[in-house]
Amino acid sequence: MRFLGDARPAHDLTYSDVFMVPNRSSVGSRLEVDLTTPDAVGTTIPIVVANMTAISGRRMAETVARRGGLAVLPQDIPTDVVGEVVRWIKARHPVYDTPITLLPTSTVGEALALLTKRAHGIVIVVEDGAPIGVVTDGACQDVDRFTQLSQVMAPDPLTVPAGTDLPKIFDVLTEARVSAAPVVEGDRLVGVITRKGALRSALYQPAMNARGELLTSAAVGINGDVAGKTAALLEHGVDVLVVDTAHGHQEKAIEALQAVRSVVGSGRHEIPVVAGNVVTAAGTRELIEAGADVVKVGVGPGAMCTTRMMTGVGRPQFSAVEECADEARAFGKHVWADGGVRHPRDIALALAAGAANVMVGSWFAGTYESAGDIHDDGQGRLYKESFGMASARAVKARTSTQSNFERARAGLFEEGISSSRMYLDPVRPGVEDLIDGIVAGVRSACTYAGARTVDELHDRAVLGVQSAAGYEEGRPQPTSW
Ligand SMILES: NC(=O)C1=CN([C@@H]2O[C@H](COP(=O)(O)OP(=O)(O)OC[C@H]3O[C@@H](n4cnc5c(N)ncnc54)[C@H](OP(=O)(O)O)[C@@H]3O)[C@@H](O)[C@H]2O)C=CC1
Ligand SMILES: Nc1nc2c(ncn2[C@@H]2O[C@H](COP(=O)(O)O)[C@@H](O)[C@H]2O)c(=O)[nH]1
Ligand SMILES: [K+]
Repeated sequence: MRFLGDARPAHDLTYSDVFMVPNRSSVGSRLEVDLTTPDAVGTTIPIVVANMTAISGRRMAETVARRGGLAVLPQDIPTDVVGEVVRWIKARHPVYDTPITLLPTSTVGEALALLTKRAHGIVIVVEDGAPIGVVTDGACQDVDRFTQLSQVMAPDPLTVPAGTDLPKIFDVLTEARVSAAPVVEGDRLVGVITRKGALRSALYQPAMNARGELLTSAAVGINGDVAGKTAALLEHGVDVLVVDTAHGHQEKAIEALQAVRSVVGSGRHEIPVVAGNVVTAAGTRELIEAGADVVKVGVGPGAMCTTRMMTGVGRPQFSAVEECADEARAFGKHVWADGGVRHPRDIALALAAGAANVMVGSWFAGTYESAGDIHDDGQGRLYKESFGMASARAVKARTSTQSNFERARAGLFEEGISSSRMYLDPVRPGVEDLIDGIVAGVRSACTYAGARTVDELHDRAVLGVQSAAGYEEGRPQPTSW
């Protein structure tokens, strides 16, 4: 990338400070763009869900991997539970969504509690493994919550045989005027597919490992038995390891990374090791020398993060990514841009700065698939509670084996928000809706830049620096002035 007129500003920049100008382009369609990430972790779109307890769990991981991204399971989840979740994700179908199933004798109350766990909007009523009915939210309104599903289900639902061609599924569902249908092998239920799901599966490639399983990742902290935890995660089949701490450029973090590398194997890069967080070339270099395949960049940009206000430490994210990516690429390695992403443009700009992948946390908190429970704000708006991983709330959970005194003391060093409301967008309530917007934006940015790949976007991008008024001009105007 270069700056317009080669006028590199003297001060550091973040995403809102910069814009990209169009280049002469030979890329005739946004569908010609391949967003497979150059970091070789196996992602086919540049989206990694941040390892945050309120956000990244099994449903998020399954859904995002099916569309080509990756979710990192947080370090606070007990290792045996991570193992169980990883096995569950790997047993998911790479095309069909996991159905919500209940019995004919289950209640409307149970169905309503489960419907918001997933975006596809139906509960499938099963008997002996076969779908015998479908229940929607509409069918559950104005009936007693104890009503049995056999009373409200639409019986003998339209089913789709597994393996049916995706455009055919789209047409069949459209003609039947249903948005989702059970997928069957013989009469056995194997999944659920929506019209949008059929479209998406034709557009996205799932992120998978060499065994054809959906890709998984888990974080390791820098305290405790790092080598033992790493060995256990590998045993459980985790595909990508993330060494996670606030200050990655500290000796303890480097030692932890070395321990992880020695367990994984010095020449073994098919299990990528990601480590962070840093914001300087020196930090990037030391983590690469200690065994990182990918360095995670970002101190303080996160939406739940109070580090910059507490300490004055951090660095505007665009410049941090640019400097660290330059350094990593000099070693044939890559960086992930971590935190502060609020619009598709931020992801396009992170890639232009040289990131191979972009981590998203809080933006995905307000979706059906995030790990938190859903709440109604009393005015009909749905939200989820999110919190930072260095908040007193997260620290309390992470230190549960320590004494009350130690836990209380650790809580005094919080650098994150313990409670925030992340509203679901009624028009885009599922994480796949957000991914659609991101991928559309980034593919389009590539065609403006004349790039067919993520690396070409970085090579060809020409950036300028804008005023706050320049940024404001770019925002849409939903009502009149
Ligand atoms: N990207 C970012 O800007 C940030 C991200 N986070 C996220 O929060 C989670 C918790 O991270 P973390 O706080 O590292 O917790 P951890 O408890 O996992 O580990 C931090 C270790 O490093 C030591 N340490 C030394 N200096 C610092 C420092 N300035 N900040 C934090 N720890 C320090 C701590 O010791 P002691 O406690 O005795 O000082 C502790 O042993 C992670 O998921 C991390 O990614 C947290 C802050 C910033
Ligand atoms: N300083 C803190 N940083 C945090 C905390 N929890 C998470 N994080 C970082 O934010 C990103 C995600 O950023 P977002 O803007 O997409 O939400 C995450 O990967 C961490 O690096 C925290 O409590 N304090
Ligand atoms: K922040």
